[in-house]
Amino acid sequence: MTGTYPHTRLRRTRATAWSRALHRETALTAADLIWPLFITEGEGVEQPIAALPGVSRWSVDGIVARAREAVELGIPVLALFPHTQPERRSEDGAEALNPDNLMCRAIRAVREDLGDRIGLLTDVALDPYTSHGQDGLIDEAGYVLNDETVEALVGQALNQANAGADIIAPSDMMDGRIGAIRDALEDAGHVNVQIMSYAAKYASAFYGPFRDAVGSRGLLKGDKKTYQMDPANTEEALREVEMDLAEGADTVMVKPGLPYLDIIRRVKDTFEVPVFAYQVSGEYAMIEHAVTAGAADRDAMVIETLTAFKRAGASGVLTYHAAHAARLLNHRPAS
Ligand SMILES: NCC(=O)CCC(=O)O
Ligand SMILES: [Mg+2]
Repeated sequence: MTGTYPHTRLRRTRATAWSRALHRETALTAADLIWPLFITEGEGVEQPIAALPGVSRWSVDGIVARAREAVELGIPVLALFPHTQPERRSEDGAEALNPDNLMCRAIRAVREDLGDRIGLLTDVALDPYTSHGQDGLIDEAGYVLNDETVEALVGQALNQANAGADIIAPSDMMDGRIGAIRDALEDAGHVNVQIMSYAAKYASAFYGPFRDAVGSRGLLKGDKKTYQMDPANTEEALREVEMDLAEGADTVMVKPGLPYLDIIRRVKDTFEVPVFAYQVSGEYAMIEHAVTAGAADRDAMVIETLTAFKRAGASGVLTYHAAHAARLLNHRPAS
């Protein structure tokens, strides 16, 4: 026992805003946030995404405008996801390797405008490019082939790095892809291009709105359980992280976010490396729908959930609320 009542009253330090500020263990700032953006074709285009109220797809010029906004807000990194036109999707997702695909054009445009004032994290997985919506190449039975997919992912990662990506973020969950991508980046001279591995990505029911955002919901048959992890597992998450670190991942991600805070904490305590959380589309949608229903206060929920990730050990959070949260954090009164 460190104290007994009444000499010790834990409410003493909670009595005023200044005292709560002084004793707060966890800090959340705009620099902890990664802002995901969806790219679409055209010029001057903003397409609201019905499944993600408040989130839009932007044409490349709009992505550049959002990037400027991020710099002003103090958000250090954007995560880019393309909405590939249906006619550019194929069985093998070859558009992922096209040096003029949406992703590469957006990277080059932001880089040209802002230089290295903002980081660009790019998703590596084939699902925005395949006609079947799976993250990899499939056989006749629809099984996602591991080694063949890794080869394609290496090409995709190099394509993004050549366009100017700063952080390659493989979200596909194939075995061995981190080592293969790291080797290829080294060989190509991209020695300072980082890898943030989606090391522990669960086969989750919380990804639905994202699939609408990138246009793969109607295409995907079946599920992703042969490569993404079983939500019941935690030991396996540690093995996934351990292997990716051994293969050269600079940082790791746990995904989804809030239902997996225990995994973030275990990974952080076990490996003592930077761990990032992905507050996914279904989590964002739950907050927004609760607000619309009058059941919750958006600002309070956003700050509380993001703070919880930091408390659990995350170095930062990828969240669709990034810009809103940054605005709140930059103008926050004491509480
Ligand atoms: N690679 C990104 C996803 O798989 C889904 C993210 C989300 O649901 O927000
Ligand atoms: Mg793995």
